[in-house]
Amino acid sequence: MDTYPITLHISGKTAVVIGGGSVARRKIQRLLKSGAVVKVVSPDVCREVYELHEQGQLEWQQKLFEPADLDGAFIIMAASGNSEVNELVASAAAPHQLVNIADDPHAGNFHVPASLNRGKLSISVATEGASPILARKVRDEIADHFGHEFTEYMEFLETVRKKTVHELSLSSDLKKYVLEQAASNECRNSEVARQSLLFYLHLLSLVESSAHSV
Ligand SMILES: C[C@@]1(CC(=O)O)C2=NC(=C\c3[nH]c(c(CCC(=O)O)c3CC(=O)O)Cc3[nH]c(c(CC(=O)O)c3CCC(=O)O)/C=C3\N/C(=C\2)[C@@H](CCC(=O)O)[C@]3(C)CC(=O)O)/[C@H]1CCC(=O)O
Ligand SMILES: NC(=O)c1ccc[n+]([C@@H]2O[C@H](COP(=O)([O-])OP(=O)(O)OC[C@H]3O[C@@H](n4cnc5c(N)ncnc54)[C@H](O)[C@@H]3O)[C@@H](O)[C@H]2O)c1
Repeated sequence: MDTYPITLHISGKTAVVIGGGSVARRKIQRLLKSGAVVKVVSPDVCREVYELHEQGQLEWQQKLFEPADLDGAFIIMAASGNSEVNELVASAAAPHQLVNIADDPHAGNFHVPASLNRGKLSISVATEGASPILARKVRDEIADHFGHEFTEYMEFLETVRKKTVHELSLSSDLKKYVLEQAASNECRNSEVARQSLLFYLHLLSLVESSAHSV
């Protein structure tokens, strides 16, 4: 059966990570970048995780895992390096909790793709555990085509969408035209084309406000 890809909003949600080695570190860094409230349960942690704890960026419970550690967790990641402990985590999680088991893609209810962000553009590559290395390689190949200039371009796209969909009352044809123009190669590659489209939107808003004032 196919998996179902989603993008989670986890800012402010509690994430419990079991283990403090290099795999846990990678998961923790990404969870923090997404604004999660991270709790680490592990008798020892690597230097980077210890530093995050010292900086107050996460809570570290220096102990072995117990099922009660999962209370209140929205998302759970088991990277204990011990398959029995990871299995215990998988079975202790409630059905509504998101649980990832680092040594078995099918034991939890999700696995983590190789990903990259360019501002609001997010690209994820997954292989269902068939080859995490291939996932990373494909992600890196895609990254070559989507450089850091996309970060700014995504801001432009968001501005255009906000004005077109939420601020102006355009016909659906005109809406579609503007949104397609914004996503065209021309706007992708040329600042002049972007400024022209924004100016066009500005003119449309002037026309709308003068129509309202009549
Ligand atoms: C994409 C990435 C995201 C991330 O972890 O953030 C990720 N693995 C990455 C790297 C990586 N993983 C491994 C190596 C060492 C080389 C090797 O052995 O192959 C490296 C390379 C490295 O570490 O540099 C080995 C490995 N991985 C898993 C097992 C267990 C098993 O399959 O049984 C073993 C064997 C362990 C062993 O035997 O030692 C399992 C999983 N790894 C997954 C994701 C999930 C499936 C993703 C998918 O296929 O879609 C899944 C199922 C669970 C999960 O969700 O974590 C991340 C890219 C990093 C990046 O972004 O640069
Ligand atoms: N998903 C991936 O990307 C990926 C990549 C490589 C390896 N792995 C798998 O991930 C696991 C972790 O790898 P690692 O290199 O970080 O291992 P590691 O041995 O460096 O770290 C394991 C951590 O878990 C802690 N721990 C051990 N028993 C515990 C318990 N009962 N309760 C709480 N914490 C406990 C240890 O103190 C340590 O901090 C391994 O099972 C490995 O097969 C996954």
